[in-house]
Amino acid sequence: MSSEAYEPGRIQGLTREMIDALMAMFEKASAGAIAVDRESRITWINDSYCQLLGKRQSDIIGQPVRRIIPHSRMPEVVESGDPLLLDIMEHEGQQLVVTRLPWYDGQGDANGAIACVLYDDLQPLTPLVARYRRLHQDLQAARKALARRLRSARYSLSDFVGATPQALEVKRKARLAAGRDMPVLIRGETGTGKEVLAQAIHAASRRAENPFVAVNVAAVPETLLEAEFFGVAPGAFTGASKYRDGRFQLAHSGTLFLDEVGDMPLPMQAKLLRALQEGEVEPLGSGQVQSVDVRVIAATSRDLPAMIAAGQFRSDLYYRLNVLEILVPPLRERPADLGILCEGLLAELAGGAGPEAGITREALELLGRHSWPGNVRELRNVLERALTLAEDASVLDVRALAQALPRLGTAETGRNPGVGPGDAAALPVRPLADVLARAEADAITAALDATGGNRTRAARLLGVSRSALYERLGRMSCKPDTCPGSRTPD
Ligand SMILES: Nc1ncnc2c1ncn2[C@@H]1O[C@H](COP(=O)(O)OP(=O)(O)OP(=O)(O)O)[C@@H](O)[C@H]1O
Repeated sequence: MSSEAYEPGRIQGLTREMIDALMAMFEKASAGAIAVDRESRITWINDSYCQLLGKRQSDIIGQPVRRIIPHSRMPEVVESGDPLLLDIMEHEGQQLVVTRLPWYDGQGDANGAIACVLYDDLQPLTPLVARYRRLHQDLQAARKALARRLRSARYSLSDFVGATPQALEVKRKARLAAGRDMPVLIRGETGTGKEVLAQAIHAASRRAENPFVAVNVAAVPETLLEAEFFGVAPGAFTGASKYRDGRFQLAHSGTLFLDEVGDMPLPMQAKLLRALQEGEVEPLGSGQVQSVDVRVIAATSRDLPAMIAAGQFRSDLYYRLNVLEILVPPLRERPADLGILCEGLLAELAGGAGPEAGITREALELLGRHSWPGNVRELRNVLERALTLAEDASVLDVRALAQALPRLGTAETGRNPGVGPGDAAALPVRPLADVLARAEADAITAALDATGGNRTRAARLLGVSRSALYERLGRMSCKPDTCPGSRTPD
């Protein structure tokens, strides 16, 4: 048989007898053979492959191939029209050596594909496979370790600091939520510790050993939300060459934390509701559903009932998410927690390296006069900044904190030294990148102050998208010099 006979459009070079002989050979010599149509549904499978899969032929015929063989790459072959001559495929812990060929119609279009398992026992390929297996095991172990690190909860309930009645009520509700496998909605302004609580609930729940996966809805561009949540099948869109799990699949058997759920566009809300109701998700472009067992904890800084009234949030989704509600009060409503919070945050900032700094009573009073639009996150940033400015002094005093507090929030103290226009001549020369980063941080701080910490409105005021604002906040939170709520005196 000449090699041209395989080229698309030259199918006429193959006779019916040749095809019959080829299939008979597959049937006899391989450990399994299978054929799919152009929709990648199984049209034929031989007995040995059925035995290998442990299924009956009647349960297999007509099914999408990935439903029966999850790692099959036959859909890729049908899609691309290119053969995959030799590959090792994982199936239920077994490694199979497979070959996959496209099947063309008379016009040269891929009409389906055939595949056969050349070896279901890798013995003949021992030296090569031993090396592959070792590398594969190392890779799996490294992936698992990384996934465990990325998907485990960092916080427990003791990390939510507060001793006021309001804080204790929050903890009581979180403990209640941990004991029941129900959806939870955490409401509160930005930086009040909603994610700390979500992680703590997961860590104290029966799912603690399983993944905790967080997704910030506001930070994902609208067009990517569905792929981010439900995953992507190869070929779903340009550039999607491999199967990718969504957050639902990654959180399987664990907890999915939906941060800023109020920022979810309406069409996506409908899809999320369906996933929660059915316990099933459909990766983009796959045409197949997958069962998922996920406990959802959602959080928002927005007024969802008002959004429902304005037609911006689905009431059915709200009731599904809000089986148990935890309202986290803003820091300004529990100023009595400032002392214990400063203590906890200063210990955390010391990071176990040396003794942690203290804070004077007057400095604490100064903090009590600030409005804290960024709540505990802002407090942490201010303390970190004050420590830097005080050159890691053992006690933070009024002077250190007055310098570290943002100008807008301490207007009533009148103590924070800012740089007025007349001071321009006194400004030291600094690298342009630093100056620009600080200007950006100041603009963001001002916008967050002006909107009481509402990031969506702040982004609008700044004329940037929400995801751009989140990206900048993420960058700034690593740099004390530019974190919102901090300012270096010049
Ligand atoms: N009660 C608290 N005790 C200790 N630390 C807290 C508390 N609340 C918040 N923090 C700290 O503040 C920072 C922000 O917390 P977190 O991310 O949980 O807030 P959030 O409410 O989820 O904010 P956002 O709505 O902006 O996502 C974290 O560094 C966290 O450790």
